[in-house]
Amino acid sequence: MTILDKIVADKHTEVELRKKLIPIEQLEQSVLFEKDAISLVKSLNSTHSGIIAEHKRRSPSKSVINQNLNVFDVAKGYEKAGVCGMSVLTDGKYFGGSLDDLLTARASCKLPLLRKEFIIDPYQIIEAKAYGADVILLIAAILSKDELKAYSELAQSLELEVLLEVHNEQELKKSLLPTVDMLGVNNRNLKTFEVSLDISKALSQLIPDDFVKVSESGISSVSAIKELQTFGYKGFLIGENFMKTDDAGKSAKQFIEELTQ
Ligand SMILES: O=C(O)c1ccccc1NCC(=O)[C@H](O)[C@H](O)COP(=O)(O)O
Repeated sequence: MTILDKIVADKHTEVELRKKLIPIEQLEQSVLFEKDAISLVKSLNSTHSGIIAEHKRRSPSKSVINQNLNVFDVAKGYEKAGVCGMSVLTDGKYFGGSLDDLLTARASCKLPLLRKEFIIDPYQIIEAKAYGADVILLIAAILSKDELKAYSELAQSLELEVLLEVHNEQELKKSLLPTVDMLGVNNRNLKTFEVSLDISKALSQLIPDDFVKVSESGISSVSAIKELQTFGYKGFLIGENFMKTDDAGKSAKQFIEELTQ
């Protein structure tokens, strides 16, 4: 059993419990259902940094990254730094995140917010909306083509943008759907944790121009971004590189200054 299999198995148990605790009808009462959507696609298309900065306390590959930062301050810092959007990990067991983190980030900034989660049930998409997300992540490695289609359609009906994550050509083939806004290439193999930016470079030519291209994971230098830009990438999802410092916002600011000078 890979780590991804374990995460997905645990997620099924967790979601069944959540459904009993907070029924969908109750989620739909959230005032955040009325909030205007903030578009990550527009932000990536109109600004230079392209950075989607992540709040990530720990991970299966790195164990503890940073447990000391406060998500309210991190979100404010990222906004001040000029990032295009913020990714908030909401998985508790493997990443130390929560839906409360998403809510806190929402209260702290006006950035487009991505709910970074292992979505395996439509319930979690409604949850994302209720807790203030603007974008959801769908992972091709854990969903069938029919699920990708149905989940991205549901997201669109809720005015949530969809970032669909792939890691190889086979996953990409089933992901080219009209209801998908952004295609993310994860440089990390979620089964082995091996990281290589060559994955983004190799898959870039297979992604049609109608999708905003996002490169995810293992990015830690401005030179890597400049190279990925030549392959058509507009978005760059960065977690550990900022979160491992004492001040994630300051670290993002210095990074963006170097990128845009
Ligand atoms: O980060 C992990 O170890 C991981 C393991 C298994 C499934 C997902 C995982 N990470 C989720 C992500 O996609 C990253 O948090 C994100 O792309 C940022 O990556 P990084 O900049 O390398 O922290």
